[in-house]
Order: sequence, then structure tokens, then C-alpha cells
Amino acid sequence: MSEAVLNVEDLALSYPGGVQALRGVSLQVRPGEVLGIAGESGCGKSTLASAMISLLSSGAEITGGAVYLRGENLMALSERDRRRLRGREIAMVFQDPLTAFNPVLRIGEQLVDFQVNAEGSSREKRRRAAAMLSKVGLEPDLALSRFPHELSGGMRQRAAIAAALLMRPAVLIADEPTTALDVTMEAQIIHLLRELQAEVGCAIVIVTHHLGVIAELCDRVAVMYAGEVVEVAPVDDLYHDPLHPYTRALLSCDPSALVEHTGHLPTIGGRLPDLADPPPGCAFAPRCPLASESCATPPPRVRPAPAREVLCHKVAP
Ligand SMILES: Nc1ncnc2c1ncn2[C@@H]1O[C@H](COP(=O)(O)OP(=O)(O)OP(=O)(O)O)[C@@H](O)[C@H]1O
Repeated sequence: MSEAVLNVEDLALSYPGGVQALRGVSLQVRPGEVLGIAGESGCGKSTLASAMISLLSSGAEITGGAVYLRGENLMALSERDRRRLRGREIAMVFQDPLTAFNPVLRIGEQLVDFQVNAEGSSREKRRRAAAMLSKVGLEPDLALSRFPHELSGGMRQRAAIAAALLMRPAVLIADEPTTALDVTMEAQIIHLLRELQAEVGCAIVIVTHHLGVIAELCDRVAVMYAGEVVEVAPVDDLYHDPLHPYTRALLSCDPSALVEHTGHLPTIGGRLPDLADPPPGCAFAPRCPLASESCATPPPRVRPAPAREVLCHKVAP
């Protein structure tokens, strides 16, 4: 098995008010793989995605663990060094592609500026930008000359993906990249990400509410619940043989979500625990049909098969 390009080790992160958004997350991203992060709203997916690129919102505090990019501890680097790595080694695409661009500059100018630390003349950088725009399916001359607001939502997301991949990073983090798009556009962007992954060779970490997107795009899936990764598995194993009761609940609510590409993660009875005061034992126990007395203590991390990991008292090793 190839060594991880990105390694999250026992990461804990809190927001003001003592909200423990990440509680000991460990997760590896392997070169060239597509890893999906799934889970209900508020379980910590976006927080994990931004921690992976060390772009934390103000007030967020790392209270334990680390994130290693090719062995380098991102949390120990200066902001300047982290900026150097962003774009070159690791890049991010957001739900709203406008966040990637300055509204008052043309796309072409910005794609040249993004290459500030790259080799080559401005003409070469413009050529590189045009080539990447064409890879994402945009007519380069037209896109280069446009302001961000002059592109449609789908075109803007394509341009944002081109910007993220310009320096051919080893890892692309995509946080709900298709949520703001209609179904047809979503399918096109998913297809595009798959193509680009094969061509650029980068690993992709995708945060999404859509089970269909995960089934279509991902090699592996990490399921999050209340700030923890409760199950990691290859995508086929997860859908055919989900082991954590929470994963089962997610999937059993709406099996059609797996075949249609429109399925949002269904809702499950009960609520997420208060992350400012999480229970000492299994966080899912209050909603779990299998819960028993033992679930009041922290669940073990079980490895029932080589590529699988589950955080649960009820899963046999
Ligand atoms: N900037 C912030 N300040 C305070 N609390 C925050 C902040 N960002 C997120 N949180 C809290 O941290 C927890 C995890 O939020 P996060 O956005 O990571 O979850 P998520 O799974 O991505 O949810 P969604 O799918 O709705 O985006 C939630 O309880 C949320 O309210």
C-alpha cells in the first residue's frame, strides 16, 4: 500500500464556546485516491477539510494532534510556509466558487497571479492558465477575458477547479463543490473531477452530503459523526456491508440515493450530541438501536478487515 500523502493524526479542534468540532480524527489520504467524507450536517466535515489545508476559521484552535503533508507537520509551519504549500502541494475548491476569485479582476489576470512562485514568463503563465481552462472544459480565450461574475455558476466552478489545479497539487480538497449547482451541472462537475484526477494524478478529498456523488466518484469513504471518524471503508464495502450502526442508518434511510444521483444524506431520528459537552462514551449510543451498557464507555477502534476501520463496541474485530 502506498504511503499517505496527507496524514491526519489524532486531530482535535475546538471553536469558541468549547465546541469540540474534531475529537481525535486520524485519517490518511493516499496518492491519487478519491476519498469521500460523509456525515450529517454539523458533524465536522468542513472543519476537517479546512484543517487538512490548515485554513482555519478565526477562533478555531487545534487542541491536539497534527496534519502531515508528505511528512511535514502543517501545524508547525509558519503562515508564510503554509501559503507556499497551498496551491503547489495542496489546494481547495469551495461550495461557492466566487470565494476563489477577486471580483474586480479578470480570470486570466488572477490565474497568472496564482502562479506567482512558479517558473516562467507571464506569457508562459498565461499559456499554462489557458491550457488548464481548456482541460476543465472552458473556452480559454473567453474565460481568460471574463470577470468572475460574467460566468455562470457551473462555469465559475470549472474556473475555480482550474485555479486549484494550476500548480498540479498532490491533493485537492473539495468542500461541497457541487451543492450550489443543479443536477445536470453536478453530474458534469463530478465527471470532470474524475477525469482530472486521472490526468493530473492528484488525490481528491471530497466533502459532500450527496451519497450519489460518493458512489460515483470515490474510492474510499470516511463517515463522520459528532467530530469523529466512525467508519472508513472502500466505497463498495461501505455500501454493500456497512458496519457502523450510524453508517447503516444513513444508508438504510434512502437506498435509492445510491442509484440516483440526487440523494441527499437522509435524516435519522434524534439529534447530534452537544459538541460543547459530548458524552464520555459512544456519541451515537443515544440514537443507536444496538446500544447497551458498554456503549457508555469510549468505543474501540476495530479493524475488521485490512482496509476497514470502525469505531464501535458492537463490531467484532
Ligand atoms: N467558525 C465557527 N465557530 C464556531 N463554531 C463553528 C464554526 N464552524 C463550525 N462550527 C461548529 O462546529 C461543528 C462542526 O461544523 P462543520 O461545519 O465542520 O460541520 P459539517 O459537517 O461540515 O456541517 P455542514 O454539512 O452543515 O457544513 C458544528 O457544531 C458547528 O456549529
